Amino acid sequence: MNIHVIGRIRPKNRGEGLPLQLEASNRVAARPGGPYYGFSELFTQKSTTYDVFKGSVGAMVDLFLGGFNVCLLICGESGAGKSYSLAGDGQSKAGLVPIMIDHIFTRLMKDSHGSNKKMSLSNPRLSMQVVEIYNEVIKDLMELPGQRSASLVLKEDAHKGVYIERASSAIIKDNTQANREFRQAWGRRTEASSDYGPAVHHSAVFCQIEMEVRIGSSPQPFKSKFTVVELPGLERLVSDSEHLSLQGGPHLTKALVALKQVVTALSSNPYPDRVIRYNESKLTQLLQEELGGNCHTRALVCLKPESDPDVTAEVLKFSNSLAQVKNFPIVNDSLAQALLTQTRARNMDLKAQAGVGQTITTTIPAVDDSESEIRRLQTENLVLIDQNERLSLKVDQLTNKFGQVTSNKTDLSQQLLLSEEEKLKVSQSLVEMQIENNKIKEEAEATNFELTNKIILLENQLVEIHNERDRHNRAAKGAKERLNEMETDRKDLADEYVVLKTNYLALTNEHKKECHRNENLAIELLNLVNNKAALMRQVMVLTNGDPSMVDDPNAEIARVKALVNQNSSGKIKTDQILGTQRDREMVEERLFASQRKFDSEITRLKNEHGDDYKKYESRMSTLMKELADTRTLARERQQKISELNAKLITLRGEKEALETQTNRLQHKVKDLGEDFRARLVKYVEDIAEYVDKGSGVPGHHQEKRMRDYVDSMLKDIRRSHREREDQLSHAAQAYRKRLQTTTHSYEQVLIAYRNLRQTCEARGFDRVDLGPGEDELRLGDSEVQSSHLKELDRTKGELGKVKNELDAVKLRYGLFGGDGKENFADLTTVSARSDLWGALRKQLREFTLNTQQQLEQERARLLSENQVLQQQLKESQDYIDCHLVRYKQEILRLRQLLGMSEAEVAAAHTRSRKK
Ligand SMILES: Nc1ncnc2c1ncn2[C@@H]1O[C@H](COP(=O)(O)OP(=O)(O)OP(=O)(O)O)[C@@H](O)[C@H]1O
Repeated sequence: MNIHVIGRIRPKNRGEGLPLQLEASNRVAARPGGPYYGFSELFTQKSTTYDVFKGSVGAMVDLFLGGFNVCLLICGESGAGKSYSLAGDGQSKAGLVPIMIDHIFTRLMKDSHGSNKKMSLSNPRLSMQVVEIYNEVIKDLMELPGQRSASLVLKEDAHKGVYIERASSAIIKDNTQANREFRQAWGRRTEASSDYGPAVHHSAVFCQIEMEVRIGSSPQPFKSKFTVVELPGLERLVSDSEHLSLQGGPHLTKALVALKQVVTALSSNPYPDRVIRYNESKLTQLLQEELGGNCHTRALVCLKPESDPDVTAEVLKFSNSLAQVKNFPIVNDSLAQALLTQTRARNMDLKAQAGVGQTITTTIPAVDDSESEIRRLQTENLVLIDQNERLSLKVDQLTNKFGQVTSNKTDLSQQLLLSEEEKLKVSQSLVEMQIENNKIKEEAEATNFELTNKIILLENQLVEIHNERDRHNRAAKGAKERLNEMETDRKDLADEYVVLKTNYLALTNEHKKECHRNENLAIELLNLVNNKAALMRQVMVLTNGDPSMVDDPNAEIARVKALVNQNSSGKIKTDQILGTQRDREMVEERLFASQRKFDSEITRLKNEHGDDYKKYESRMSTLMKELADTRTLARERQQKISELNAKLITLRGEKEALETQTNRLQHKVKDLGEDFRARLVKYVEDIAEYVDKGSGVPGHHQEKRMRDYVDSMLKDIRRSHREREDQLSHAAQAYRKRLQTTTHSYEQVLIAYRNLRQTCEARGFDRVDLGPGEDELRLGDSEVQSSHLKELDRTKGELGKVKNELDAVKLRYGLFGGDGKENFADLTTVSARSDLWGALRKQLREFTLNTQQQLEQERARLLSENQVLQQQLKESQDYIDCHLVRYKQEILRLRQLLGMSEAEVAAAHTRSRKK
């Protein structure tokens, strides 16, 4: 690994010389046009020491704590700021060493308490050593001046390598102590001046912090060193080596010259098998590990912003050489330390065998001037030369071996270094990852906790949902069963509904018919009761409102109205038909008012027109005569009616006689049938007897005669039977026709009788006996009548009764007069009332007539249908009888063909007849 070279340009002072030539990519030249030399990093005037530490030196602290040897070489010409960068400027501006010390202890504190146990630093042990090398004299800056008389010497040890014997080493426990120690040591630098300038320009300060620490769980401690060296001013490098060695004596510039040689040798040979002569000066001997050895070295080259270009060029050249020096740093764990110790031990042994190494000792052997000694020495020298040659051979062999070991070691160290760097990076990233991991773990645990709670909550909800679902399932099952039952019920109900609907439709039709009929009858009834009420009111008027004579017409109307409303469900507007009580009262009021008005008018007229009285009287007599004629006519008509009644009665008698005759004929037919059957049986028995007994003349001829006889006999019977049936049939038909004709005549007579009665009534023959009522003459029907029809009949009956009462009242009050002449004073009143009664009667008659005609027509239609049906029945009967006979004959023929004897045939025939 090459040495990293960092450049730092201090702020400018006045009148220093030519300015530095800067270029991009951290390239600097002493003169315009170059040559340019590059730095891995370049800090300009504005950069502070802390910037330098942070940007470049800080990483070295990590390597040091990781077990690497690290070294910071601070070089440059005098006055370029080396001391400033290393130690700072008094109290205000800290140098790199104090900053570094603070960071080391901060990191130690942090890592010892860190969570990453694998990389934790435990039991750190630090010590610090500060020495100055001036004029090849090592001065211990940790000691107070005057304490030590002799200068320090360098020693080499297999464990320590090259070290300063008896140099003070302060154990440092914290950064405060370390900084204090460092400041005190720094203050003990040699400040003397000589002809060649201040001592600080030629001296080198060597500050080293050693550390033993356990990293992670390693059993042996790691050992590492942090070395900061301020090199002498490089401005002397402008002179060549010989000229330099002449300046200020042999030792003043020895360190600088040796340093340049070592750096030049190292930069020209990067291979691990190189052999470099470090023992030319104490500084280079001390820097064996730092330059080309086991150390992670960086160089901070301090530059003046303006300086002598030659000096600057030499400084840049030196820094460029440094940048080409290759080191082989390894982690100084116990194994590496052991390996190094072993290598050093062998090396020392070889050196001892080769007789080299005297330069390390501080003492120089004394030379005697005696000649004997010279000869002895020459002899020894020859021996030594011989030994030297042999040893040289051995050294060559060992050198080769050492080269191999070194190369192996270098490779191993390089790999170890790389792996350690990677390990550190990995550890660092691991730490960061661990931190992140911890954060993630915490978040995950928090999330996990929340999720667990949520899961528990959801599980509880799930259990509740399951329970709910089971409950719903059970409810659904129950509902399903209920639904099935309801479906069955529904089907049953649907069937029942269909049946009921059918029945309902049939009943609705019936009901409609009945309602229609009911409505008609109700209307008739209302009309009748209206008429009846009017009649009753007239009766009341005539009886002067005697309640014993007649009932209250309004109550009657109300009763019938209630009945009609009850039976017609309010469909019939009774008020429209009957009129309200008020209407009736108004009509009555109007009528009777006009009647009274007429009466008064008549009286007035009578008074006024007394002369016209006679004329009216004559007219009256004429009218009375006409009345007598009319009555005569009525009598004649009544006689006619009587005749018709007699005829009707006669017809009835005829009808009854015909019925009796029919019954008689039927009995006769029955008797004849019995007779015929008896005769037939007798014939058959005779035949059978004849056949069984035989005639004494056996033979085929006799049998044939017998058969002919029987056939002829049967034919006769059948013929006579048929003739008789025809006779009976014709007689029945004739009877029916006659009956029909009679019925028609009866109906016509009945209708004519009714018309005649009504005509008589219309003409006012009230006092004439019109004979028996129509109902008395009507044939009684026993069919079931509805309540309305019954009510209609009852109303008719009551109407008749009222009529009779009215007649009775009229008779009582002499309206008809005993001799048929009414009182003249009451004539006008009577005629007016009779007109009123006539109108009422006419209405009643028309209604009755219409209804009667309808009923008569219905009756006639039914009778004609009945007749047609009877005719069809008879024809069917004839047809059946005809075919029955034919079938019987056929049966007999078939039995004969089957060979049954006549007796068997007759017996079978008899059996079948009996059945
Ligand atoms: N970065 C800087 N910022 C401000 N001042 C600086 C900076 N570097 C150096 N100086 C100043 O420049 C002067 C010389 O610096 P310094 O003494 O550190 O140089 P040097 O290289 O150590 O010289 P010498 O070898 O003589 O010690 C000092 O006064 C110092 O304060």
